[in-house]
Amino acid sequence: MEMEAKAPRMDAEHQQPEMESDIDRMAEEEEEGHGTPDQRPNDDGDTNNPDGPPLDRRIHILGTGAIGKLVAHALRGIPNPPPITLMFHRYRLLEAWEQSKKVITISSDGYEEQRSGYDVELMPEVRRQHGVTVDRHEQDVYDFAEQEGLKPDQAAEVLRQRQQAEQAEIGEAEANTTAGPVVKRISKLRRPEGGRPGKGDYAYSSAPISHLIISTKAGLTVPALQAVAHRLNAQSTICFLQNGMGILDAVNKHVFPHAPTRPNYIQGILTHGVNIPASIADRDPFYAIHAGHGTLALGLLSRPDTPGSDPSGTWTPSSRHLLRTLTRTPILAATGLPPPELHAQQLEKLAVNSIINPLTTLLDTRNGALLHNFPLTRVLRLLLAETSLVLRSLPELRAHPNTATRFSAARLETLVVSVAYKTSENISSMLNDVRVGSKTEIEFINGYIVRRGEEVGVKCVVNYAIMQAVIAKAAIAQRETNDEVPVLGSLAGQT
Ligand SMILES: CC(C)(CO)C(=O)C(=O)O
Repeated sequence: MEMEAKAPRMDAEHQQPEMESDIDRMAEEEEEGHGTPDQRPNDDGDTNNPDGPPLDRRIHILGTGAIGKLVAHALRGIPNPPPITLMFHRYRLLEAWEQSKKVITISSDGYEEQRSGYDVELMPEVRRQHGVTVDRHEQDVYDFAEQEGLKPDQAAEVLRQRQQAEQAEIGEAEANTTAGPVVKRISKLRRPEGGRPGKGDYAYSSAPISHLIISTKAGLTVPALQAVAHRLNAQSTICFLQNGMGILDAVNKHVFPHAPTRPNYIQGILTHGVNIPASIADRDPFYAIHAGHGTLALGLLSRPDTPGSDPSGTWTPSSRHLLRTLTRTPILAATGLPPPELHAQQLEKLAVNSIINPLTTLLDTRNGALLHNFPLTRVLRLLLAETSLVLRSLPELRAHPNTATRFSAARLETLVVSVAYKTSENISSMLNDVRVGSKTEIEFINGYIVRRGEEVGVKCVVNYAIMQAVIAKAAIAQRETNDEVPVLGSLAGQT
């Protein structure tokens, strides 16, 4: 498909949407005549930034799986909605969007609702070569090695050192800047000709991102953020909406190692059940079923450069805006929580996911099938005995009142059974990943329990075994998918 070159970002606010819901129209009417869409004041009292430039209201959503679609759809449904940019990681998805009605459809309780008015962007392509991250305009490690007469690993080392020097320069420049401005990464490692224009180039952007919601799979978070890290800074806020734990440690280590220039983080815990039926995904990649209504708990994490501070006292305008916007979205049923309570709830969800996700995956069954099956109850109890011991031994929970009861094996079992019951018709996200040949989040779920167990001296052999079984199952499924030979027409030879 040929696409003509356009402005860097397709701004849906300036397009006539082809299909609008009443609420979209209402919101647009409400917005009329109040400045540019990216800067209009909210109707929640969150007006402009008194000390700095006007507040940027745009929310970028990275990860357009089931959760990303639900959140994008919910945000466009509120009065005076913020401008939303969907960030596609593959050109094929951008192409599909261009050829579609440019709507997200959510089906809930048998009713389908389409919402429009989204802007879209294509994620820059980044490659990892000999441990160095290279974006699409940067010089290839192998080209550089050839040019300099070095071995690829030596060339990678030189490039790594240059990248570190650049990052340090940016860090210093940002530290010397007063609130607001973004120091863009103007890489010295760019190819001299700046790269050839390619398919979908018009949809790339290097504009700063004030608010980012990331809903990719846990294991893809680091590479996804590496691709946009240069557009985020200490005034930006990232909201993480993923299953599993340990993701932020990986992000800090690999993407934002320099604490003072790191963006602000909001952690979300989502209990909504959303899925994309395989039969529809091929036909409409912008469709999802909201199968179970849950809640979204949100908490702003304190910055390590202001240790011990109450994060609510140090909120940046972007954190406040993102939190307020998410909490005025009725469908998401979002509430703000203080960080210690948020952490405890995250651990409870981890315990639930550590049972439902691997067992449904290994048995290839819906969540409800785990109920009323005594042999499975035995497996569940073995797993929870270990998990409960680890959670009750965690140093960060020691000061919590009620840790022993809250994280007892019996209480965790009650939680697992109640979630399996409430989401009995759901296909767990892990089973879905295995079915479509994607990597699972097992290392951030049971793997996190095993790692924390090692820290506190508890050997989690049952969790370890179940994790290995899921990895094996995913590998078998992937091999089967790769071995599939597409057959056109009938086996009798007619096409
Ligand atoms: C709660 C549960 C198990 C619902 O399916 C889930 O979070 C998941 O599938 O990842």
